[in-house]
Order: sequence, then C-alpha cells, then structure tokens
Amino acid sequence: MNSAPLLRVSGINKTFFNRVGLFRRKQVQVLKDISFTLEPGETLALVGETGSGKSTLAKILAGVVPPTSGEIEVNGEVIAFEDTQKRCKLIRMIFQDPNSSLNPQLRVGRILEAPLRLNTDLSEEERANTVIETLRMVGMLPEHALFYPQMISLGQKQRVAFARALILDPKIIVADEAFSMLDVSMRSQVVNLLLKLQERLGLSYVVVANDLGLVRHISDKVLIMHQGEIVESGLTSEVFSNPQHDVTKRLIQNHGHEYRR
Ligand SMILES: Nc1ncnc2c1ncn2[C@@H]1O[C@H](COP(=O)(O)OP(=O)(O)OP(=O)(O)O)[C@@H](O)[C@H]1O
Repeated sequence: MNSAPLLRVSGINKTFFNRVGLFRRKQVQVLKDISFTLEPGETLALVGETGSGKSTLAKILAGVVPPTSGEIEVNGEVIAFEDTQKRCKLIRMIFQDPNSSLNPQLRVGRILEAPLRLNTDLSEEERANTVIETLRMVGMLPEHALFYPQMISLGQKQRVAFARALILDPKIIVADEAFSMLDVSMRSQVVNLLLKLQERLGLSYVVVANDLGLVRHISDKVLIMHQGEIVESGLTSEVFSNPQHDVTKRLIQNHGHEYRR
C-alpha cells in the first residue's frame, strides 16, 4: 500500500538574481525552506502579505518556475521541473486573469483540445468528445467550443480556464487568485463549481487568495507566509480562531472582525 501523501513539498528554496546596474546582480531569496503535504480531496490556502512568495510557490508547484532547491513528490514519486509530461497530468494551474491566459485567436474548443493533442494519444473524435464532456462539467454548452474567448463573459472564461486545467484529469489544481477578478455573484458560482467538482472527482486544490472570507469558506488547511517563510500552518478553522503568529493576527485583524469568535 502506498502511504505517501498525494503531494509532498520538501525544502523548497527560490532565489532570484535581479540585475542591478549593468554588470551587477543582486540575489533575492523569495522562498525559504518551504515544506508541506496535501492529501486527496483537500484544499490548502496560501495566505500572506504582498510579496510574501505565494505566487512564486504556486508557480513552482505548477512547473512554471523552477525551484532553486527542494523537491516535489506526487504519490511518492519525485516530479522534476523538466518533467512536463508527467507533471501536467498530475498538477495544473489556473491563473488570475482569463483575459490574458486564454489565447484570443483560438476558439474555446481548440484551447481545450491543445493539452490533449500534446499529452495524450486520443484520436480526433475522442478529443472532441472529451472537450464537450469537460465543457459540460464546468457548466458550459457544447456550442461554446465554437466561441472565441472575447465572445463569452469573464466568468465563462474562468470556467474555460478551469476546463483546460481539468481536461487531463489531474489530481491537483493550483489556483493563483483565480477568483479575484470576478464580481461577487460570478465568484460564488465559480467557487461552488470548484467545490462540487472537488467532491465529485476527489480533486485537491492549492489556492492563493487574499480574501480571507473565501479562504475560510473553501480551505481545509492554510499556510501563512511572510517574507518567503511559512510562519504558521494548520487547519484553517484552528488557525483562524486561534492565531499564534503576529503576522497571522495582523492579517486577520486587517481583514475585519468577522473571523474572530
Ligand atoms: N521573476 C522574478 N524575478 C525577480 N523577483 C521576483 C520575480 N517574481 C517574483 N519576484 C519577487 O519575489 C517576491 C515574492 O513575489 P510573489 O509574487 O511570489 O509574492 P506574492 O505573495 O504572491 O505577492 P502578491 O500577493 O502581491 O501577488 C517579491 O519580492 C517579488 O518582487
């Protein structure tokens, strides 16, 4: 029996080398020794002030940015940064702005078909069926496959982005501020969709969110980040009702009184 967690992140460090002047580079360590685990069906929220490293960590998990050191394992198997084929069937990412993450020149069907063409041996007909099935899963119609992104609403675009993330049947979806551009009603529809599909498919989510109300609503566990380090972590309900670190207390305080019991 495989007793490894679904996702194990061990000792991730990330240093950027920023150019200062013509010849000099300055090292900036933006992630320091990040480790955590995630189980199937769980949602983990990454919370912290601006610049604390949340997006960088999300991008490292999704293979958009390489770590300087550290390891990511899925079901006990190490996923190297270069191993795009393996990773994209296990971990997929949804970005903040569907306006820039969806190619405006491609029809929705083509956008969704691309990962299937690149990563599977499915026939054209099987790919078309999978596209339609996945559109339905995110509450859209088969006809939407013929639309260009600019012909649909922002909420529908984010559903398409979600469908593209889902189409290879991954285990983990990383969402970086994926709801922040949506208005309140669209946001609650997309969030409910995510929760429904999590229940149905047993998906795990890693979400970067500044809205602590949303974090409390959707996440099981939380990592509080500050200057590239995890300063507090645990079950969301416990961390929010009994915050230990000053940074956590400050974040909760700044977000209003509704989280205090
Ligand atoms: N490509 C890059 N090159 C150099 N520095 C970078 C790069 N990407 C991020 N950084 C720096 O890394 C630090 C962490 O940034 P990151 O975007 O991960 O933080 P964040 O917690 O997601 O912030 P926000 O909530 O504002 O999105 C910041 O100081 C940022 O300037």
